[in-house]
Amino acid sequence: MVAAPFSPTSAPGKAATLPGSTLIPTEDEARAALEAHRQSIDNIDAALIHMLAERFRQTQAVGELKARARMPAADPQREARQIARLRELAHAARLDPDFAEKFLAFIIREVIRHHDSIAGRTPGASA
Ligand SMILES: C=C(O[C@@H]1C=C(C(=O)O)C=C[C@H]1O)C(=O)O
Repeated sequence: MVAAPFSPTSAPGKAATLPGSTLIPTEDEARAALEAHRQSIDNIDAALIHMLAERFRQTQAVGELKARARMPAADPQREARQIARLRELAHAARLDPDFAEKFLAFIIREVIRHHDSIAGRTPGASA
């Protein structure tokens, strides 16, 4: 059986399965397992922050370049290619592709807001 893609937005109340074991853990076992998961989650969150900081450093430089070259903040064709690529990567990684697309759109919206601000434009105003 193939597991369904992990969806961080799946509805609450859905049947939960314990990966690896169907045995009910003792309270101590549950606490130890929870702590181990949380240590890993904290490491992943730290990596995400470092990766986002690095991405925004690059997009800041792109924004400055675009402002000097009088280029528009947004590049919808580039975004369409990124969405297609990330959806494929998400599918292969068994992450919900809709979530991956929404996450990328959220980041790009913020980047474009920065680019508009660097160029002295009001977000939403035509270039
Ligand atoms: C960073 C750029 O500017 C914008 C932001 C993008 C992004 O954050 O990935 C992608 C395309 C553009 O809409 C770019 O053109 O590469």
